Amino acid sequence: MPAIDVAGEFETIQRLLKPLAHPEWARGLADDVAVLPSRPGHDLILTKDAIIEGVHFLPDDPLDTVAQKLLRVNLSDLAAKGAEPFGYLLACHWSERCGWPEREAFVAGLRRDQAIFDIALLGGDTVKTPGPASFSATMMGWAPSSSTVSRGGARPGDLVFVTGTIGDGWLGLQAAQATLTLDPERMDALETAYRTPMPRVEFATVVRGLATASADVSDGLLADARHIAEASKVGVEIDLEVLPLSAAAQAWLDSRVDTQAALELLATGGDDYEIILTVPAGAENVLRREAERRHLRLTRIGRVVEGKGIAVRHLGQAITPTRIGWTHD
Ligand SMILES: Nc1ncnc2c1ncn2[C@@H]1O[C@H](COP(=O)(O)OP(=O)(O)O)[C@@H](O)[C@H]1O
Ligand SMILES: Cc1ncc(C[n+]2csc(CCOP(=O)(O)OP(=O)(O)O)c2C)c(N)n1
Ligand SMILES: [Mg+2]
Ligand SMILES: [Mg+2]
Ligand SMILES: [Mg+2]
Repeated sequence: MPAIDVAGEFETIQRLLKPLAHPEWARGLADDVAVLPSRPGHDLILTKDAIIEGVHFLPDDPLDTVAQKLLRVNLSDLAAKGAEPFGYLLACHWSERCGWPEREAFVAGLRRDQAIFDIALLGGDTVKTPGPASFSATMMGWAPSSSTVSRGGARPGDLVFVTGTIGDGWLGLQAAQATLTLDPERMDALETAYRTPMPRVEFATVVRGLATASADVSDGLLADARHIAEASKVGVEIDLEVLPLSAAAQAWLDSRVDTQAALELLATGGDDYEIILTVPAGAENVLRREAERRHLRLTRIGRVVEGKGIAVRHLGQAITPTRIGWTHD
């Protein structure tokens, strides 16, 4: 086949995207819809997140990792609800900079993550925009009927846990912008966390079996903890000194004079794509065992109490953070 450099709508769909499509349900990306058979005994779980150049990724980020980040932020929402992903709808709003090679790179990123997470493309939309590039995905998954955890089930006495580490995405943005300097290995680790966060897909079944409430951490640990507190009509206490940090984040923290202020920044920076969950105190041991089996770090960061909103502490002292996370104004 001759090389092609026309970055048109139909060339993009038929030459680049069609090879990624689900073999039956996507109808070859040549029909008006995708058609999915229902799955008896399961609920269909859907989520949608968009990512925008200049807001969620940097204008010079490679498009393969932009595609991966798009899928991963969506996979993260499904994982936090205990659902197992199978496919997605994709909207591409290409900017002027998205020529054929850039589109090929984007599709290479999609292909990579489709293989890692065992998902397929089901359909979508392809348009050109005079503005910054943006993309969105509607991610779909299955969960056994009526098993899906909400933000609203936390009860006083429950314990609060978080997977993985917190603050790497926020530090990684600064590493990518060169407004932060650490040794090269740490800079790399942080930039990777920013560009290709790892959604905790393998933890979905654990969340489903044990969590009373859960959410993924996108806006900031404190902001997402508050979402759980509000939905559950309880108070959530968080201890900043136990915040789980990567080696790179710990190195950054060690370089700061004001530890408390630095921990606040890490707990409110967002872009973590970890899972915050609450479980009854009696389930702690089982939860820890399940995390260990998956080689997944899991940290107890607080507890659920009677009351309202979040209470943040550092070394036992109550503190009032100036902000709790990211919002789109
Ligand atoms: N434009 C919209 N139309 C319908 N529902 C929306 C819209 N924007 C957000 N939502 C819903 O609001 C809730 C919170 O959204 P969001 O904060 O983006 O969640 P998350 O952090 O899980 O991605 C979700 O149920 C989401 O589906
Ligand atoms: C260039 C750039 N600036 C800032 C950020 C930080 N940031 C942007 S949006 C956001 C919150 C998460 O995105 P959102 O659209 O709120 O996702 P959702 O909560 O819906 O999953 C964060 C931490 C970033 N990722 N990239
Ligand atoms: Mg969202
Ligand atoms: Mg989200
Ligand atoms: Mg948000």
